[in-house]
Amino acid sequence: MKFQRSSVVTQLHEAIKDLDFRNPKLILKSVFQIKAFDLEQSLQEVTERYEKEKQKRKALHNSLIELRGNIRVHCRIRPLLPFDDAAGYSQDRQRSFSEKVAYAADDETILVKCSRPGHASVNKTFQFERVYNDLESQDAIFADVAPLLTSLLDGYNVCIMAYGQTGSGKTYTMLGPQLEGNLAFTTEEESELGIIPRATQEVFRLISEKPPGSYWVEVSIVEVYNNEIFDLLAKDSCGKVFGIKRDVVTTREGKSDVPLLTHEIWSWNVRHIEHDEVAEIILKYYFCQSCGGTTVPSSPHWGGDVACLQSQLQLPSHRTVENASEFLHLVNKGLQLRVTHPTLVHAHSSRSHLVVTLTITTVVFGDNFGTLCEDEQTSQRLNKEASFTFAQKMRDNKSTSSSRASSPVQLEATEKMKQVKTRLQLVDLAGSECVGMSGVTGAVLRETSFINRSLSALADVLGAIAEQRAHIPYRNSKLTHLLQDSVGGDAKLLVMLCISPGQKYLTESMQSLGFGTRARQVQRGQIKKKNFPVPSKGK
Ligand SMILES: Nc1ncnc2c1ncn2[C@@H]1O[C@H](COP(=O)(O)OP(=O)(O)OP(=O)(O)O)[C@@H](O)[C@H]1O
Repeated sequence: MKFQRSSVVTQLHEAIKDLDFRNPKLILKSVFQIKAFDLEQSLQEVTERYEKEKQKRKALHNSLIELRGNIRVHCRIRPLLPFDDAAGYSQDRQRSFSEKVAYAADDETILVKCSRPGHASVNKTFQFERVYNDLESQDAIFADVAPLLTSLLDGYNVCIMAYGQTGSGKTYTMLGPQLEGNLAFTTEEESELGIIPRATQEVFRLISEKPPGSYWVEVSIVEVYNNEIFDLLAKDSCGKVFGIKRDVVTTREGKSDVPLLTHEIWSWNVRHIEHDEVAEIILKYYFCQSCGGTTVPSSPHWGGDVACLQSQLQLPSHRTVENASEFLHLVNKGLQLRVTHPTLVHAHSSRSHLVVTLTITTVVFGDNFGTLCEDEQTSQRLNKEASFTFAQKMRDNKSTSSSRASSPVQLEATEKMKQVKTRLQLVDLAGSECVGMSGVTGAVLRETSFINRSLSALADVLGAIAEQRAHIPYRNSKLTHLLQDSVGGDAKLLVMLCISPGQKYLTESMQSLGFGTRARQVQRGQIKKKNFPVPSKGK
C-alpha cells in the first residue's frame, strides 16, 4: 500500500512538472485527472481490504455456525420465466404481477420491494449465509454445497433440503431441469445438473481418493405423499419398481427408522481381502476348539476354511458408477412414481416431498472399538455387549462340537471389522402454495392441504428446537418424523430457500423468507462427528 501511495505522489510530481501553466483549463483538467486517479487507487485499496475482512468474517461466522449447530440457509432467486407472465396488478395497482420484486442486493442479502395498498412501497432485506441472483449457475450453487460432502466423509451426517413456494425452482435446484412432459432428468447438459446427481458424483469421487478397502454406499428413495411414506425403490417379483407404503418408527435409541425400506447397494470400494491377510486375522483372533476359547496365535489347530472366511469378509457385490447418469437412471426410475399434478402456478408441480438418502459405510479393521463411538458411555456399553456376544458364541461353539471350527473365528474376525455409517439426506420438499392462486380442487386440493400441513409441522419443529422446548413435535407429521435425526441435531443441515422473483408471488416469497430467517436462528448445539477407529497395523 505504501508503495502505491508513493507511486501516486511520484506521478503527481511528474504531472505538475509537465503542466502548461499558461493554460488554466488544462491545469484544472490535469488536477482533476490526478485526483480521479488517486480516488481510484484508494477505492481499490478499500475494496481489497473489504474483501479480506469479508473472508475473515465468513470464516469466523462458519466456525460459530459449527459451534452452535446453526442451520445454514442459502437463498436462490430463480429468473423470471415465461409462465410468470401473468396479467394483473398488485392490490395497490402500483406493480404489474409479472414485475420483478426480489433481487440479490449482494451475495448475502436479498432485497424485496414490498407494496401495500395505501402505503408507500418499502424495501425489505433478509440476510442469509449465501444469496444467489437469478443468473447464478448450477455450478455456483454446488460449489457452496461441496464442502459439506467433505464433512460427510469426515464423519458427519449431512442434510440438504430445498424449501420454497410451488414453482420457485426447488426441483430444478435439487435435480436439474425436467424433460418436457416427462418426469425424468437428463444428463445431456451436465452443467444443468442439480445438487442430487452432483452430490452423488462428488461422494464417489471423494471415496475414490481415500485409501482403498473401506467404503460402500447404499441408496434409498422415499416420497412423503398425503402424510404417508412410499418406498420408491421397492420392486415387485418381476423386478419392476412400484411405490410401496412403509412406516416410520422411533428406535430404542430414539432415532427415526423406516423398517423394510429398500436400499440399493450402489457401490463399494472395498478391496478383496488377500489370502495372507485372512490368515493374519485368523491368527490374531484365533479360537482354539480343543481348549475352548484360548487365543493361540501360532497354533495349528484351526481347521476352518480360508476361502469361506474370505467370502464372509467380502462385502456385497458392487456396481461401479462412472458418472451421474447411472445414478440418475435409478433416481428416474423412482421418480416415475412420484406424484405430480399441473396447477395454475406450475405445470409439473410435485405433490410429495422427495427424500434421497445415501448411507456411506466405512469399514475399518481395528482393535480400538472405543473410538468408534460418539461418547464414552456408548463405547462402554458396546464393548460390554461385544464381549458378552463373543463369550456366548464360544459357549455355543463348545456345546456343538460338530460345528465347523471356522464359525467362531469368522464371527470374531468379522467383529473386528468395524463399521462407521454416515448419512447424506437430500430433500426436495413439495412447494407451499396458496390454494386461491394454484386453482386446485378435489383430490389435488387435499394434497395441497397435506403439503401445507406438513410444512407447518416442519416450521413448528424448528420453532420448538429454537425455543429449546422439552417436547419437540416430530410425530405431528410423517415428514418431520422421517427427518427427525437430520433436523433435530445430529446432521449439518443446509436449507436451500428457493424464491420466485415476481410480484405475483410476493406473499409466498415473504413467507419463505420468514421461514429461512427463523431456521437460521435455530441453535442445535455442536454437531457430533463420528470418530473412525484406528486401523490395525497393515490394514
Ligand atoms: N434457476 C433456474 N433457471 C432456469 N429455469 C428454472 C430455474 N429454476 C426453476 N426453473 C424452471 O422453473 C420451473 C419450476 O421449477 P421447479 O419445477 O424446480 O419448481 P418447484 O419449486 O420444484 O415446484 P413444485 O414445488 O410445484 O414442484 C421449471 O420449468 C424449471 O425448469
